Amino acid sequence: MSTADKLFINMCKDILANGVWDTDYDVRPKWEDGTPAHTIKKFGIVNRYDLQESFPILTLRKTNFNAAVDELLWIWQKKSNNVNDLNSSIWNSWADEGGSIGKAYGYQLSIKHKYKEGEFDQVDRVIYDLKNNPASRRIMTNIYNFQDLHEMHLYPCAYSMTFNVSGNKLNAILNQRSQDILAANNWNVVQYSILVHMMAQISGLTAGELVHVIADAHIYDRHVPIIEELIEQKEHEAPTLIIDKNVVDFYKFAVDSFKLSNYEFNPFKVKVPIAV
Ligand SMILES: Nc1nc(=O)c2c([nH]1)NC[C@@H]1CN(c3ccc(C(=O)N[C@@H](CCC(=O)O)C(=O)O)cc3)CN21
Ligand SMILES: O=c1ccn([C@H]2C[C@H](O)[C@@H](COP(=O)(O)O)O2)c(=O)[nH]1
Repeated sequence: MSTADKLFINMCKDILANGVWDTDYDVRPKWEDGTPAHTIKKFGIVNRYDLQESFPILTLRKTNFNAAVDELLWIWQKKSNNVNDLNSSIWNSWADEGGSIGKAYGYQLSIKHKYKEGEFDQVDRVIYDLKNNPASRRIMTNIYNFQDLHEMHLYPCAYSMTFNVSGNKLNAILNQRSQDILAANNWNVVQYSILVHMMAQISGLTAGELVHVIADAHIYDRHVPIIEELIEQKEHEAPTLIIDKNVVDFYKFAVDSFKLSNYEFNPFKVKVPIAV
C-alpha cells in the first residue's frame, strides 16, 4: 500500500471527525454559482514523506503527475507568472486578460537579491548553497512577500521551502498556510517531492524526507461526499519514480525527465469543483 494513501486517509478522517466548520463566518472563496464555499478544517497538520521508501502519489485516485510537474517547473524553473507558459488551465480563473496571475509564485522566485557573493534569485541561491555550503542552515525560499501581496490575484499557499542536508540526504520542509485537501493536497506533495529529487540530483545528494506543514487543512463543503467515498476505495502499491540521471543542470529538467513505472489507481469519474 502507498504511504501517501495511508497519510491521506488518516488526515481526511481526522479533519472530518475532529475538524471545525467555518459556516458561521463570511468566507472569501465562492463556488461557480456564487454560493460561499465553506470548509471543515484542522489547524496544524504535519505529514512526513520518506522519499527513499516510496514516491508519495495517491493510488486511491489518479493525481495528474505530468500536469503537477509542469506547474512546478512553471514556478521554479521558468519562474513565470503567466498562464500562457503553463500547459494546463488550472490557474485560468486567477489570471487577467494578459494571462498574468500578478506578482505571485514564479514572479517572486525570479527576483534577484544581493549577497556578498553577488546577486541571486531565490532558486539560484538554494542551488548555490547546496553545492557550495551544504552545512548551511539558511537554505530556504519564501515567496510570501508582504510588499507585493496587493498585486497578487491569490496569495501564495505553499509559500516556503527549507532545505537541509543531513549526511548525504537532502531533507525539506514545505510550509503551506492553506490547503484544499481534495484538489491540491497530493498535487502539492507530488510537486515538492519532485523538487527535492531535482535539487538532490543536481547536488550529488539523495532525496530524504519531505515534511509538509499545513496551517489550515480544509475540506470544502461540496468535497465532503467525494472525500468520504474516495477514502473507502482500495489502495494499490506505490509506483516507482524514474528520473533521467543524465540531467545535472536544474534548468535542463523537463516534464518527461520524470516517469512513473507501474502507477496503478482507481477510476475516478467525479469532476472536482474548484472554489474561486
Ligand atoms: N480552491 C482552490 N483550490 C486549489 O487547489 C487551488 C486554488 N483554489 N487556486 C489556485 C491553485 C490552482 N490549483 C489547482 C486547481 C485545480 C486543480 C484541479 O482541477 N485538479 C483536478 C485534476 C486536474 C488535472 O487532471 O489536470 C483534480 O481532479 O483534482 C488542481 C490544482 C491549486 N490551487
Ligand atoms: O498550491 C495551492 C494553491 C492553492 N491552494 C488552495 C488553498 C485554498 O483552498 C485556496 C486559496 O484560498 P485562500 O483563501 O487564499 O487560502 O487555494 C492549495 O491548496 N494549493
